Amino acid sequence: MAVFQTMELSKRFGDRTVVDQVSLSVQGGEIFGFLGRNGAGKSTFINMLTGIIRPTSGQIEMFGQDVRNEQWKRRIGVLPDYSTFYDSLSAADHLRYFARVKGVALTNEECMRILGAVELAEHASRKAKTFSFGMKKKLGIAQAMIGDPEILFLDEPTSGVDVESALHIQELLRRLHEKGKTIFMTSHNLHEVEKICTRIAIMKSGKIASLGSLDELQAAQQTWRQVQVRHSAFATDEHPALHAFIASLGRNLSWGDGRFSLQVDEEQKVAALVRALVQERVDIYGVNVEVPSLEKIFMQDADTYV
Ligand SMILES: Nc1ncnc2c1ncn2[C@@H]1O[C@H](COP(=O)(O)OP(=O)(O)OP(=O)(O)O)[C@@H](O)[C@H]1O
Repeated sequence: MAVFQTMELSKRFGDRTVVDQVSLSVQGGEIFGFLGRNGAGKSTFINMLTGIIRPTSGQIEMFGQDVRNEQWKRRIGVLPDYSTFYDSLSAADHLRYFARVKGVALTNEECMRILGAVELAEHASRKAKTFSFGMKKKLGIAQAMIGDPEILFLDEPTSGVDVESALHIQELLRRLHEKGKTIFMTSHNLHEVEKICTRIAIMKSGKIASLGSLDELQAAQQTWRQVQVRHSAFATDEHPALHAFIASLGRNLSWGDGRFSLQVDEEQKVAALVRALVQERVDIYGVNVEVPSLEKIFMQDADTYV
């Protein structure tokens, strides 16, 4: 079931269209990675979904209902692109305060459990003014978890935190996902998105340039991929047609001892290559296909709409 759905959602600031007729549906249980260069419109899109700003046009359905019915607000948790904390309140005070604003009960036990999940339990009584940037980020994630929401909207949950903390946050997101939570997050860390996200959208100039699982995005790429095959020995002169066929599939073919490599421009050619070898009774010991990384896809798709 779709947790939320947008239909031709747009936002204009003055005469500038920042989100341009985006239709997107996110299903329960996804960790959805929302990517794009600075200024692509990611935060604006999240801010419309979470009710921080109003769309210029289009529709949003949250949990199958039009967003004008505000019941859904307690069912979501939000880490906005910037969080404001009060210098004189402690971490635990902040969670109690945010729980009151959200209108949900928060026991001391639950408060400490949430702070523990973001590694802030031992700093529960410390005032926010003494917190580092990374600690404030974790406090922001903690406040998003108040009320055990079904979906978390996290705008750059790991930006500005050290490597160890980022890994811890990724682990936390994985655990929340395992418990059935849906996560919609933006990130500039493509390696992180590659590791944890089940589906990815790449936004460019207010539109979605690519959408799919990492496998789907990789399969859709027209870039060359490197194929290496290890095989049993076969004499070139006995299999001239096979040699010619392999050469016709791609470029930069090179033969080694019991192996060859070449570059092909689509996955189907790898399948054709393997089929041809099997038909000629050549044993295959290994096939390695280097698919394009998310970074490569991002660099290509981020240029799709200029
Ligand atoms: N309140 C506003 N008024 C005018 N322009 C705005 C406003 N909010 C955002 N913008 C502009 O809209 C564009 C998209 O901004 P947005 O913050 O959505 O991008 P983003 O993809 O989240 O970027 P980043 O990765 O840098 O966070 C930017 O050019 C930004 O300056």
